[in-house]
Amino acid sequence: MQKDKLLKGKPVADHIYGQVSERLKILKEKGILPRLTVILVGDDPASKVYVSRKEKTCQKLGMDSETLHLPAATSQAELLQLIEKLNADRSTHGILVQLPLPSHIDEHRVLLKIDPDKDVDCFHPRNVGLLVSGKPYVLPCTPAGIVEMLKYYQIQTEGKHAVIIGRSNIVGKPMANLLMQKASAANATVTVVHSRTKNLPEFTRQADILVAAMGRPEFVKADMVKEGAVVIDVGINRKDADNEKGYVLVGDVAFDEVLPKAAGITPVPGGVGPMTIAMLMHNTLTVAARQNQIAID
Ligand SMILES: NC(=O)C1=CN([C@@H]2O[C@H](COP(=O)(O)OP(=O)(O)OC[C@H]3O[C@@H](n4cnc5c(N)ncnc54)[C@H](OP(=O)(O)O)[C@@H]3O)[C@@H](O)[C@H]2O)C=CC1
Ligand SMILES: Nc1nc(=O)c2c([nH]1)NC[C@@H]1CN(c3ccc(C(=O)N[C@@H](CCC(=O)O)C(=O)O)cc3)C=[N+]21
Repeated sequence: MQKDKLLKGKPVADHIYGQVSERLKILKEKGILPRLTVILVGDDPASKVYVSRKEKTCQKLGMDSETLHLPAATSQAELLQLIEKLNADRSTHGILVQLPLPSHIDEHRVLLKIDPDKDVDCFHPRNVGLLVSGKPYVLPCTPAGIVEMLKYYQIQTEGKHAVIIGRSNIVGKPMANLLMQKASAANATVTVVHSRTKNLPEFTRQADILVAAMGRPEFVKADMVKEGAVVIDVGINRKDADNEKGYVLVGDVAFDEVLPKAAGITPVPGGVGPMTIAMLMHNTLTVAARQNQIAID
């Protein structure tokens, strides 16, 4: 019984990859090989794992990918110059600069530099603006992946109270936007809480859908969750462990104690993470098609 509560990412990601393959076929027939260029600055071990997953997935699907691994000491000017070069290169359709960047680089300046037509993350202010206006160019990967999971598992959002813990540009804010929108037909009532929220559990206990995106290992305990809530755990935290890797991954939710109360819960790993990658592939095809005036949807 408890197993049915598990909202796994893989079947949903596979469903998306089915669509991705169809769309890729159309592009290839027109002579377009979609290409994603990922820029990684420095040696953050978690970032390396994500970047290699993106590259492997492109290869598996038959898309072109390139990872540019730059030393941590790369200057902001060098990075901006590289982005300018990629913007002008017609053979690369999607550009992703892996975050976080080293502290000497101004993230906002870098994201502004990426050609918004090649912005597969939906991080460029033009695309954030379009999203907020209800006319998105592409959807932000992690929040869009979560919406796909809710649809796949037939979890109603309309009129439901969604509470999001976290207000980052990468997860919390765009998640709030998607869930409140008419355009995506989510139509939820949304509350966003963060580190300055007073009496946070009073809010989280009202959630029909609780999205935890704070980066605090196992922060959300059973007494912060309403009986029958759907819990989406975005957090990915490394916890020291006595295994070959030296760590295990845990989410922002205390999974074992929240599971009995929840109507559904995403695991970590194997929940939201795989969806982020799937939506990134989807977005890469979207931008490649648009840049070549080809209809694939
Ligand atoms: N599965 C996936 O595909 C992805 C997973 N992640 C993971 O999701 C988590 C969040 O990522 P991201 O949004 O980038 O993180 P950020 O650190 O950018 O943002 C965290 C947010 O959580 C809030 N917060 C932190 N501590 C608390 C607290 N004790 N109580 C209430 N709010 C708190 C912060 O508040 P304030 O604004 O006040 O500082 C902030 O808004 C991380 O674990 C990350 O690894 C991220 C992206 C994709
Ligand atoms: N420009 C940019 N775009 C991003 O989309 C972006 C980023 N920067 N910086 C970091 C976050 C984080 N993120 C994840 C992607 C995949 C998994 C993923 O595949 N997770 C696996 C486990 C991975 C592992 O073993 O470590 C899982 O949850 O099952 C996780 C997290 C994308 N991000």
